[in-house]
Amino acid sequence: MDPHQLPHIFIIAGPSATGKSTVARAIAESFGISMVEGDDLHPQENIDKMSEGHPLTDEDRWDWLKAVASVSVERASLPTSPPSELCGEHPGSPACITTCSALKRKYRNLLRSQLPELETAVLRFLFLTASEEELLRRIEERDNHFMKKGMVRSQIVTAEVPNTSEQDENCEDVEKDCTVIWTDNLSQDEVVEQALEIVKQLMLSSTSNECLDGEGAGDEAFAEDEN
Ligand SMILES: Nc1ncnc2c1ncn2[C@@H]1O[C@H](COP(=O)(O)OP(=O)(O)O)[C@@H](O)[C@H]1O
Ligand SMILES: O=C(O)[C@H](O)[C@@H](O)[C@H](O)[C@H](O)COP(=O)(O)O
Repeated sequence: MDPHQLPHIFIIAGPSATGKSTVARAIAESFGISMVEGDDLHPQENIDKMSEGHPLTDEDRWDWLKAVASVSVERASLPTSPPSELCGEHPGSPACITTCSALKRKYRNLLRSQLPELETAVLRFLFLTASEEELLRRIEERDNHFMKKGMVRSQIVTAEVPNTSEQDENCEDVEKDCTVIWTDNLSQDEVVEQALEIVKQLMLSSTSNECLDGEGAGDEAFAEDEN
């Protein structure tokens, strides 16, 4: 199958308050593609736990990540009509934008491993990050959200910012399907602008899933270390 016709799943990842929902909404609206809000897929126990100021464990996140993957695959398979600026000469390629913190590499590996077959969809991560100070500032300004400022530290400590360095291309930990944006010194609009361009370029240039690394993502590997 022409890779341009494959469903594309873009996961907007990163710690709480880095701007995932803001960016995802803007991309979904601009390009007319579906959005999956990962927070909506947490079981109530996870929401309660975070609301009470307790970080989630690997175990808490396991089924949630699977749900995020399965809903995203489902949604990205629905026929949509992204505008030609997104598809170039390959109209009809369906896509979805998903927000999901996917803080650790093994969580991203789990998401990669959950695609039914690697040849049937293209998965890319856009990992947003910012300093602890900036996240505290944003969380304090945001109303009506279960994540309070006491959770920022654990989010920062847990986050493994993907290594995307081309110089490290042969290193085991390089995640070639990730792009990282440090958002500290960028306005919301500037981040959205960069994200729109990244998604557009990825849609236009997708060739294969050979960079996807689902290795070590099985239940056993996942369960090995807790936080
Ligand atoms: N680049 C940015 N600069 C300043 N504030 C931002 C930026 N991106 C998002 N925000 C603000 O930070 C808060 C958290 O953004 P949100 O999109 O809810 O983050 P997340 O979905 O990652 O938790 C919101 O109030 C949003 O308006
Ligand atoms: O893995 C986690 O610890 C959680 O997923 C956590 O990251 C949370 O779900 C969101 O990040 C909070 O919601 P916002 O991202 O919307 O702040």
